[in-house]
Amino acid sequence: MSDTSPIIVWIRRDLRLSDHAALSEAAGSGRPVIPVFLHDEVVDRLGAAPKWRFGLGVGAFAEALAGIGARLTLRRGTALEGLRALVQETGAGAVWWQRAYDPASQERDRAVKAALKEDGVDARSFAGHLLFEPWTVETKQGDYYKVYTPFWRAVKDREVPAALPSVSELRAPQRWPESDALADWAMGAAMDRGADIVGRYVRVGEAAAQGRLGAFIANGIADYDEARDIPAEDGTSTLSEPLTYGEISPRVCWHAGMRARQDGKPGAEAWLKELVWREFAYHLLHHTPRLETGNWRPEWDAFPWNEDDRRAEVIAWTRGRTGVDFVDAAMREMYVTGRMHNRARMIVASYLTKHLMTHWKIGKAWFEDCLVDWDPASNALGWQWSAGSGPDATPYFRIFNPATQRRRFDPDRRYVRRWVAEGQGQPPRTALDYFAAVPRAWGLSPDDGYPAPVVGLDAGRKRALDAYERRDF
Ligand SMILES: Cc1cc2nc3c(=O)[nH]c(=O)nc-3n(C[C@H](O)[C@H](O)[C@H](O)COP(=O)(O)OP(=O)(O)OC[C@H]3O[C@@H](n4cnc5c(N)ncnc54)[C@H](O)[C@@H]3O)c2cc1C
Repeated sequence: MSDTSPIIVWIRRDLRLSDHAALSEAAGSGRPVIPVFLHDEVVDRLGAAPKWRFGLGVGAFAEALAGIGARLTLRRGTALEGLRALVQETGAGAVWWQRAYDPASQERDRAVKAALKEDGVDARSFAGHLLFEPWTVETKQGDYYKVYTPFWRAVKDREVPAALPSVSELRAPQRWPESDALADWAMGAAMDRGADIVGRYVRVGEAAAQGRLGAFIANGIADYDEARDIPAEDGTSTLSEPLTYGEISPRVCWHAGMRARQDGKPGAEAWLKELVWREFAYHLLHHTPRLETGNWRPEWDAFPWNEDDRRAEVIAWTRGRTGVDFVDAAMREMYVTGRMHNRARMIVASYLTKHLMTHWKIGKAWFEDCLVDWDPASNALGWQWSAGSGPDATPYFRIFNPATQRRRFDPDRRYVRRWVAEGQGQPPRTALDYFAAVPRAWGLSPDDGYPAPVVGLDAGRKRALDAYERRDF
C-alpha cells in the first residue's frame, strides 16, 4: 500500500515556490505537505541584519504559501527536537529539505538526518542552493579546485537542468499543526534604530527577486562589464540578497544569463562568471571548512595581525569615521542599506587588513552583523581573498590605495557625496539616513567635522609592507 502520511518540508534558505525540488516532489506525491520553518540553533546564531532580513523573508514566504492555500508552520528550538515533535504530532512519514553547505548547517543536517532515519522517518535532502554540488567538480587528479579560473573552465559548459515550475497547489493535512507567531520571535531585536532605515532599501520575497532579475537582464546586463565597477551606478543585479535566502534560485539566474549571452548581450558572460564565484566560494567552504574560521593558508597564523576590535582605528572603521572618504562612504552605505558595492567591499577589506593591519576575522564579523546579503561562503572567501590569506587570493603586497581607487571609480564623487554628509551644505537623504540609523550611544551628528585620517595612507601602506617583508614564511 502506498504511503499517504504527510511530508514535512523543512524550509531554510529556500524561501520560494519556484524551482524548489523538495516542495515540487512533495506536491507531486499527492500526500499532504506541511511546510515548516524552524528558528533553530543555526538561525539563532545569525548576525543582527541577516536575522532581521531572514524574518522578513519568512513572513513573505508564509504569505506566498497562504496564496496557494497552504501554511507555514513556525517552531522555535533545536532542529531535531522541533522536527521530532512535528513528526509525532502530524504522523508525518517524511521530512525533506534542500541542502545547505556551510559547516554549521551541514553538522546540524547530518545529525538530523541520522536521527530521523533511526526513527524510521524518510529523511531526504535535495539540491537547489547551488548550480553544482561541491563534490561533483573535481580536478583531473580527483582533488577540489583551489583556483577560480580552472574551476570556471570545469563548469562553464556543464548542462544545467531547466528550472522547475512554481508549485501552485499543496495538499493540506487534515489538521494544520500549531504554529508560533513570527512577530513573537522578534528577529529584528538586535537592529536597534537601524531596522526602520534599512527597511527602506531591502526588497523582500520571490516576486521582488524575479522582478529584479528581469529588470537587470533587460536594462543592466549588457553594460555590466563596465558599470559593475562604479559604486555610484546601479550597474549590478543586487541579487545577492534574494540568493542568500533562496528567494530566487541560482539556476533561474543562470538560465537568464545564458539567454542574455545567446542574445549577444556583451556583459552576460562576465555576469555568469560572478555567479560561478558564488559556486567557487561554496566549493571551497565545503572542502575546507576552515575558510570560515581560520587562515586558509595556515602560514598566515604567524602574521602579526592586530586582533583587538576595541582599538580606536577599528571602531573608526566600523563607524565610517576613518577620515578616508571612499572607505567611510562604503561603511555607511552598508549600515544604511545592508549592502555594499563589490568594489567598495574590496577597498574597505584591504584598508582594514593592510592599512590598519587588523585581522580579517574582525572585518568578517562586522559584515556578518551588518549585511542583509550575508552569505557564509562568499563573505569568508571575500575576506580571505582581500587579506591575502585565502585561496586564489590577492597578494598581501598588493594594497589598494583608497584615494587612487576613489579617483578612478568615483571620479565625480557621486558615491562619496551620497553617503558622507559632513562638509556638504545640503547633504542628500542617504547621507543623513546614516545618522538616523546608528545607535544614539555613538554620539554622531552630521554637523560634526569630518575626521582627520586615523592613519596616513602612505604611512599605513608602509607599515603593512614592512610587516609583510619581516614575516618568516
Ligand atoms: C570582503 C568581501 C565580503 C563579501 N561578502 C559577501 C557576502 O556576505 N554575501 C555575498 O553574497 N557576497 C559577498 N561578497 C561578494 C560580492 O561583493 C557580492 O556578491 C556582490 O557585491 C553582490 O552584488 P550583486 O548581487 O549586485 O552582484 P552581481 O555583480 O550582480 O553578481 C551576481 C551574483 O554573483 C555572485 N557574486 C558576485 N561577486 C561575487 C564574489 N566576489 N564572490 C562570490 N559571489 C559573487 C553573487 O551571488 C551576486 O549576486 C563579498 C566580497 C568581499 C570582497
